[in-house]
Amino acid sequence: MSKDVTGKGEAVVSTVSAERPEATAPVLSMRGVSKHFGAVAALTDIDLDVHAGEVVALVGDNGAGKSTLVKILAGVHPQDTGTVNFDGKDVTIHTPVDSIQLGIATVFQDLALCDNLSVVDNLFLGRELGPWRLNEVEMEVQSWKLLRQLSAKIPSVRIAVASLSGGQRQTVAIARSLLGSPKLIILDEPTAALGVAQTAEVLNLVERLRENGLAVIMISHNMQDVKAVADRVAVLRLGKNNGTFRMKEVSTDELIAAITGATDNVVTQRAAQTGAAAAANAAGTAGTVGGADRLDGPGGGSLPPGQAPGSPGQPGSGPAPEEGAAP
Ligand SMILES: Nc1ncnc2c1ncn2[C@@H]1O[C@H](COP(=O)(O)OP(=O)(O)OP(=O)(O)O)[C@@H](O)[C@H]1O
Repeated sequence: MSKDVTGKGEAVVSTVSAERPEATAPVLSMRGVSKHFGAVAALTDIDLDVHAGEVVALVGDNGAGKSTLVKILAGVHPQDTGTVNFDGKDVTIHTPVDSIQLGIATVFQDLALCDNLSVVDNLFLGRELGPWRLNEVEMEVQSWKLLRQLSAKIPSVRIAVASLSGGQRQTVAIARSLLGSPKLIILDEPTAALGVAQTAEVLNLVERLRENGLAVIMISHNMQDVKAVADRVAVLRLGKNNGTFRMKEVSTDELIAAITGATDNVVTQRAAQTGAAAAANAAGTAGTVGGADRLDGPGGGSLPPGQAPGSPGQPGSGPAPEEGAAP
């Protein structure tokens, strides 16, 4: 059993199975979706399912097609071919308004907040309450209700958004999108450029969205964040599906291999170098390699912790583990 956030900031009981959301019909089901920009095939034949009460991480190298996929769902770009089924119906999303009316909320990286306005003004911007004049009291009450449901740590709903931390700003943007009572929320790199504590705050918030019975798509380049909150991870590579994995059943190395398209990639190469250096140290000789870069290994390295390589995949020998896909 789980709660649902309504447009009025109220909690209602829903019947989503938190243990196994995949047992229910997907909220979103994309089949064979393709998109070209001139000669560039941004997406080719993409399938994606997302269920209520499930967090699906969408990962892939730069240019893999993640933003294009999200923009199709957000009504920014029309797909060329393929079908989108939402909440049991085949739908065509022509515009951002179509997307919002269907129940899809997208929080883009820029957050689209007005820095000079207060939290409550940002939350209700464009949908202010009160038929004749603003019902400030009711808007404030509903803002607190909503933020409390998300366990958000916002000091006051009357302070300007400019004075909030990055994590708090992300929280306000997500809370605002919930006022439309969406069924699916898409978060575009919600932890990018956040510090450790703020990242933890936002990841807690993502878990709260899942508890509230929402379907969540989270784009991320950070494997630690993905491992921390995702139930499944869908990998895109060069605009194509390159595996869907249950988080519990996939290692970071397998994910990196699916993202880069090679088991012999820059991450594994550095891990091997680090191992050689450690062995040399153990043998009493001075190693020349500075630190470990294994994403799931000990020590630090030149990549930020848990960060997937942002560069295009290395040419490699092994096949991507598409067969291991477990939708
Ligand atoms: N409006 C556009 N016009 C032309 N080409 C585009 C457009 N948008 C995206 N592309 C191309 O489509 C491909 C997929 O881009 P997309 O931005 O979806 O990738 P991404 O996975 O989101 O990358 P990143 O992680 O860098 O944001 C790229 O080759 C990109 O250059």
